[in-house]
Amino acid sequence: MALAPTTKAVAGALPVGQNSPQNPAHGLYTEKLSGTSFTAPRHDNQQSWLYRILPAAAHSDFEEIDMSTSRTHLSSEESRLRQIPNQIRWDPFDFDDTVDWVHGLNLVAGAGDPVLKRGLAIYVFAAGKDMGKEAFYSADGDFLIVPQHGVLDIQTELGRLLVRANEICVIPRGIRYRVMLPEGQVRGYICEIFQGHFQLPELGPIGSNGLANPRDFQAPVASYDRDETEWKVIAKFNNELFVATQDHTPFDVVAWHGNYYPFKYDLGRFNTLGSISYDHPDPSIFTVLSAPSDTVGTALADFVIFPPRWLVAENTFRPPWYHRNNMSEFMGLIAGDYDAKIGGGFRPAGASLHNIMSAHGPDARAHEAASNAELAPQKVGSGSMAFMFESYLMVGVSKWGLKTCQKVQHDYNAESWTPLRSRFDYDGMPKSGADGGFQ
Ligand SMILES: O=C(O)Cc1cc(O)ccc1O
Ligand SMILES: [Fe+2]
Repeated sequence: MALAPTTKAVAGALPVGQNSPQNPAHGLYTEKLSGTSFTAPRHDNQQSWLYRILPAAAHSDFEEIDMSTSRTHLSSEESRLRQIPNQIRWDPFDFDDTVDWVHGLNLVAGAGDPVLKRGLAIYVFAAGKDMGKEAFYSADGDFLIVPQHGVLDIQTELGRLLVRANEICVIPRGIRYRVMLPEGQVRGYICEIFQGHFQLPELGPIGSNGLANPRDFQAPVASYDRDETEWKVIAKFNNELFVATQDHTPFDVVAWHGNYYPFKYDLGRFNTLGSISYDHPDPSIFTVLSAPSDTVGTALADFVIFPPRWLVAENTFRPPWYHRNNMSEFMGLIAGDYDAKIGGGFRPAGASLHNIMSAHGPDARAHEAASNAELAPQKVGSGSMAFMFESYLMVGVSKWGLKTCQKVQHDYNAESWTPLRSRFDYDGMPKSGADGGFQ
């Protein structure tokens, strides 16, 4: 995000005209949090300056948490990835009231390696317990969190964010936070990127406004606690979990400024654009945030939404076309229906994966309906919100995602596309034919 907030919970806590005075006001410590290399180009450079009661370094050594007893399927056998070309769809994932945020992360798909800062991971989360006196951070990447159900009260080092279904938030690499569940059980999806950061897509000929507008992103304001009791810090470090203790709260930042911070966005604020003449446009016009790869115009991860919208295109098959994509497409549904799938199998809290070059498109029923629809202006998706994590990487599916979760629909293709019948009008045509143009 381009914004660079300045925020202080106490007057005078932010130094004026410099970042690191010899003795910061009120006896605070100065700490710099870098989101990019020191030498990243100016327009990419992300960092924040924190003024806190004690530096983040003041903790015991980290000890590895034994993952075999953990339900966090990150690096266990459950997280082994398999790349397969089948179209995959999942029934709604279960709630789990027995775990907190950290233990409710289930790796479902991914590619790459946090060690090399390459790739991404897709999780579904389900939790029903508040985190205790502990803060979690991922050294592996940035979390884009998409709640499908419930309310996340997220206390971060830089302040609090209340995030509900139909809102999203991004917690960048390294930022420590704790998730409380004021309304009980929560469920949703996460895309973690091991390289770079999410940013707003370029608007090109769209002009200076549209899609997600910068003013609608919200950053936390500084807030600190006074607490000198024992706290834990849990680190996700190369997909293993480590824990350290400290004798004071990690939430002690009294003031901060910079452009590296967690933020939230209400998907209802999205300014959805579309065709007002003919044909179905590429879904890139629905991109909320994009994490670039090293190739210009090619995303490590695009976060794309399908909000309620008007379809008015004339003489057009209005749902998505049948297609095979150079990119992989992981989709989820926050609420309602998705217009390309009316067979009933794509349900809120479920998911689908159409990997690189895996053919997909409207199911047979959606094709039938759209081919015969009267093309009056039509509002689709009222009360609904589907989304897609689209990546240039071939994502693998974890063992948990393929087997253990027991949500894979084994009849997905059989219900969606194999029922399609040939509609080719053979009558009066030769049995086979070729364009004779080049003979
Ligand atoms: O496959 C999908 O349902 C996602 C999608 C939607 C769309 O409008 C165009 C292309 C696309 O991949
Ligand atoms: Fe697609």
